[in-house]
Amino acid sequence: MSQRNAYLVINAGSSSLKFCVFQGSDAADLEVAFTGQISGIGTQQARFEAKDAHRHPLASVALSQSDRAALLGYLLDWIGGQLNGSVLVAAGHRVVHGGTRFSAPVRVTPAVLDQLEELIPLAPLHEPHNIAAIRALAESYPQLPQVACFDTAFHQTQPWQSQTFAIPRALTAEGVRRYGFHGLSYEYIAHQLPRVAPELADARVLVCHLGSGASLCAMAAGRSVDTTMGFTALDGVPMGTRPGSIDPGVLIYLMREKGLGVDEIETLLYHKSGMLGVSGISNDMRELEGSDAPEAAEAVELFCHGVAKQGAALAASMGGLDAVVFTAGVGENSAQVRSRVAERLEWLGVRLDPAANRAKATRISAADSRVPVFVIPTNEEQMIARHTIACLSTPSR
Ligand SMILES: Nc1ncnc2c1ncn2[C@@H]1O[C@H](COP(=O)(O)OP(=O)(O)O)[C@@H](O)[C@H]1O
Ligand SMILES: CC(=O)OP(=O)(O)O
Ligand SMILES: [Mg+2]
Repeated sequence: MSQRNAYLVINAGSSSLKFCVFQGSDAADLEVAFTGQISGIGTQQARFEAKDAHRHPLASVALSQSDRAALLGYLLDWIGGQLNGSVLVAAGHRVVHGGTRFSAPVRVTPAVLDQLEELIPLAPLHEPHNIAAIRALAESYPQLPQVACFDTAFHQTQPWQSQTFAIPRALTAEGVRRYGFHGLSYEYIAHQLPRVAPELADARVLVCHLGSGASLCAMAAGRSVDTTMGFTALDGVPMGTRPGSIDPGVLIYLMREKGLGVDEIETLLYHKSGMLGVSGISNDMRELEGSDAPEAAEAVELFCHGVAKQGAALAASMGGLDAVVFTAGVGENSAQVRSRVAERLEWLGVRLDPAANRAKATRISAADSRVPVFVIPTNEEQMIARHTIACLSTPSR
């Protein structure tokens, strides 16, 4: 009997650690073996949940550890115990920032890890956790090949106008430019959309990745033309705890007039703003939608306003709009957000079918909508698994 190879994918976020184990012999026959996440990291309510390939629960436990290293250790031990005779042959990681150096997936070496460490200031909410997961795995499995897959890579195809800030050229040359994120998610959508709607393979598509972190991508013929996030994952639309675009003058004001230091500004922008800051209640869209507080309603309103406004700007970047795709936690699950964004884009030819939208159909636009609208669940983990196998089978990488 031939040995079953297993590939571990880790998507380490700011407050969660998602993972998926795939089995198969190559990218074409990969199957999910089991999947899960630790959520609530950094709170007293960390929780571990895992499901098998049929989405039957394998584990659901509250964890007493709150320390990230301990949680990672727990996760790796649990995964090791579930492999059932299949052999872990590689691991792939989502790494949020690739900077100017990494424009494609790369096999992790000690030198690569050092270069990733240098990118921490550009993604303080994500990069340290991505690196910690790679290091922890290297300790448990010293011989295991690991591949870093970058959220920034998909946006390499953008024209220079989309990548450049209007600042002195010398700074741009140093790498102070727009990179864009959620690229693994957009790449997955670029693969899926032509399966759902083959006639849209060359279309100008606005993809709305609306999760805890949220961004939009202008995608023409499956390639990124523009996106709302920039140098860091702070720019663009309002998010769970991040403000999205903010007049930089506000930051000068806060530093000069209110005496805020760099660390306080960083905490304000990454952890205290967005839906949480506006509502004062939560960063979680489910909680905001379930709340009667006017502040919660205002937070959702600001979110939908920001998505529609910046979505329209991205239509200009593409020279028109042929389709819209909603994806990620909010985009896949909130009919209210989809409908409120679509209403504001009606002048661009977008009209939803309310029943299809409520039912979370794949195609949610009205029959007479000039612009078709889709809900396509994203799958960053599958993209990472495919990249990992491809990267390891390419000798030069
Ligand atoms: N049924 C739902 N209705 C509204 N929002 C939802 C629903 N399910 C999940 N979400 C929201 O999705 C967001 C998390 O999205 P996700 O893509 O998992 O984010 P991330 O990967 O950045 O942690 C949360 O704000 C959560 O409230
Ligand atoms: C880049 C980014 O914001 O990622 P996430 O949505 O996982 O926070
Ligand atoms: Mg995410």
